[in-house]
Amino acid sequence: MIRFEQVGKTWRDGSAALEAVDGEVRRGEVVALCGPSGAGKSTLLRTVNRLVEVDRGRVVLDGTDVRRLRLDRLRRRVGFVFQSIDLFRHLSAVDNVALILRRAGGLSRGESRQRAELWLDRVGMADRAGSLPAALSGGQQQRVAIARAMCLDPEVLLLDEPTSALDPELVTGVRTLLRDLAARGTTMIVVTHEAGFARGVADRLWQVTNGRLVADRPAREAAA
Ligand SMILES: Nc1ncnc2c1ncn2[C@@H]1O[C@H](COP(=O)(O)OP(=O)(O)OP(=O)(O)O)[C@@H](O)[C@H]1O
Repeated sequence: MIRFEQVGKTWRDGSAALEAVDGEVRRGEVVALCGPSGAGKSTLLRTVNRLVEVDRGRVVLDGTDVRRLRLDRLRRRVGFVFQSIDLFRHLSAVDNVALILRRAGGLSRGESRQRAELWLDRVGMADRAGSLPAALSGGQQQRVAIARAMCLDPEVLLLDEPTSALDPELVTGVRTLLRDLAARGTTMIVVTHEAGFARGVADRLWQVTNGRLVADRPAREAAA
């Protein structure tokens, strides 16, 4: 599904963020990127939807180099959830999702609202559809953000520390949601500092250190 082939990235100041990363994420698989701060995890994640452009090697999505795909099409196939929850502050939960559907085209206002409601239901937020982000907890906001990233039915979901802004008691809800999405076959790459979270949602753990992928192992084998 996603293949990293000798992926390298050097910043303008000459520092290398990624060095010869090779790896493959199969369809329906959840891979957690683990490793120390500054190791290159977010950079690697962002090469998939081209928020970061690689300067060596390539990233292949379903057989096609991502640079050969039109950016809007690529971003529709690859959903992205940021660490800092970035909902539109002046829009209710349901409108946050409906706006993305409307922008994508093809749906009437009523249809996009209906589909948005369906997604809020899937993430357990149906009863808060009319709430503004400020009236929601961090975990609830993150669930709306995940609904927003999922509503165009992307083949792949990228998540950059989806739980780092959350209180520990809210992490479980997001973990359960991601497990549900995984069970439905969504391919995911998730950057996380939390080993327990990684083991809880991922099939495989990739250890990133100094811009290199130094280990790739089944999550169930990871030490508790
Ligand atoms: N746009 C940029 N320009 C220059 N350097 C950058 C840029 N983005 C990231 N870096 C640097 O690249 C390195 C890798 O950063 P990255 O964010 O990928 O690490 P990370 O493993 O995700 O870290 P963390 O766990 O702290 O989020 C870091 O040294 C960082 O300072």
